Amino acid sequence: MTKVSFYNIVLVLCVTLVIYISLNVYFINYLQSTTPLDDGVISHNAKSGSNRVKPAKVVQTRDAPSNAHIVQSAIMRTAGLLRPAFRNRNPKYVPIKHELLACVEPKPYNISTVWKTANSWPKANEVVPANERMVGALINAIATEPILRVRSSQRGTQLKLVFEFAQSQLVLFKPQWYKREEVINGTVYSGKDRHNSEIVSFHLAMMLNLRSSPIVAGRRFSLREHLPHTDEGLRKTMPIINDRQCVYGACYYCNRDEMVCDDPESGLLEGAVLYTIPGKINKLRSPWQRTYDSEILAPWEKNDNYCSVVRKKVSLETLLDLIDAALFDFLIQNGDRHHYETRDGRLLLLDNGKGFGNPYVDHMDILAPLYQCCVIRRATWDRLLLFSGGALTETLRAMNELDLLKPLLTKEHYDALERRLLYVYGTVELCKEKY
Ligand SMILES: Nc1ncnc2c1ncn2[C@@H]1O[C@H](COP(=O)(O)OP(=O)(O)OP(=O)(O)O)[C@@H](O)[C@H]1O
Ligand SMILES: [Mn+2]
Repeated sequence: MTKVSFYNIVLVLCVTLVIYISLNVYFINYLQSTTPLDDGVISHNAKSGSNRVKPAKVVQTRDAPSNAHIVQSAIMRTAGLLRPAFRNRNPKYVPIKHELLACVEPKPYNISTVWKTANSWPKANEVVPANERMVGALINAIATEPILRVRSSQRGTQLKLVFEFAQSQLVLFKPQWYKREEVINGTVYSGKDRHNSEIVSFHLAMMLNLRSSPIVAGRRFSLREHLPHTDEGLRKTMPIINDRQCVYGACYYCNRDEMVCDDPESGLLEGAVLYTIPGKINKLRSPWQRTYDSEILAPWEKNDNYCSVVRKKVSLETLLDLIDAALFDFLIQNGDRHHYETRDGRLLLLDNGKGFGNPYVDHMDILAPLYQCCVIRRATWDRLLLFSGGALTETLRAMNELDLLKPLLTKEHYDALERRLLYVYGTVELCKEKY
């Protein structure tokens, strides 16, 4: 090699390095130029009215030895400045909406085949095949089929009942604890399961083509009438209080001071019926698990490069599954996915009861897997883009209206979903800028 060409190569390398460093400095400055207002309550002053993300209380990461709060502010700022493509309706959602409605619309079923058919659907983590119209038949079956036996579930920590239907089919029943308009304050994981969250989550997951949530339908049933079919263990936990039949069940958190009771007018107890996903399910600790202690930070809250730690431990497929789950959890605001469960190595969206607790708050750190890793499945991203500009609310509401327990959500929760969708768009746009 001649001396001249050697110096040329060194020169090119130096120039590349200087450009690389400048871009990084620019990006860090850009992130730091976004500042939260009023104690973490962010209002977005975008240029035009239609470009505004309606203010909500935003809970940002606690003071931590990481840049999380800076990144979260940048996400909110980007969400306030998104291009019209993210704010207008994409007409392509219309046929998808019609197909989804055709799938979940309750339909007649044949009791001698309905469970067998549904149990043949799951493939890895896909509980339902795409465009499977018979889902509506299964929904109708779990919402109306006579309940032959009732007992308390030993699984998980909260009160759940197990119903047995004809042909020995078992399903889980998560009872109603809260009224639709009740707002849960406190930490991101506060409160008990919301039965409506389980139903809405199933619909939302179907919309995002994440067909890995159990099939869920709303139902009301009479505790009193089913007493003769209730097992002894459960019956011991069923006092009558002020003429109402109540139940507190037998589980880790079950106790006499916290029970659900039938409605004094109808005499019925409301809840969500979850169809049992057949096959072996594995439970694993989530890499983004919280410490459930305000004094102690989890590893992911301390390290901006946490994704590289996770990347060494899980496959890319699992990481992408976890990111799908994170943006799904962010939309519903479930901050309690302490474990993730898999079927044939792929993630299931099980336990979605901690969503829709507070429509006025957005816990930004639920998005940590997305903004720390800056990767997302193409299919998920395309699907999210389909539901821009209010199509998410329109489609989800239409699906929710097909459920027996309609309305499932207040308007405030739909508004919150739209706002959070913009934050998800904002995160991905920011990632695109970054890389
Ligand atoms: N539809 C379903 N099909 C199959 N298994 C299920 C289904 N729903 C729940 N399970 C199993 O039961 C367990 C408990 O359910 P779930 O997590 O909803 O209860 P939980 O009381 O909220 O538990 P935790 O307190 O651990 O969060 C789950 O971990 C899962 O293994
Ligand atoms: Mn739970």
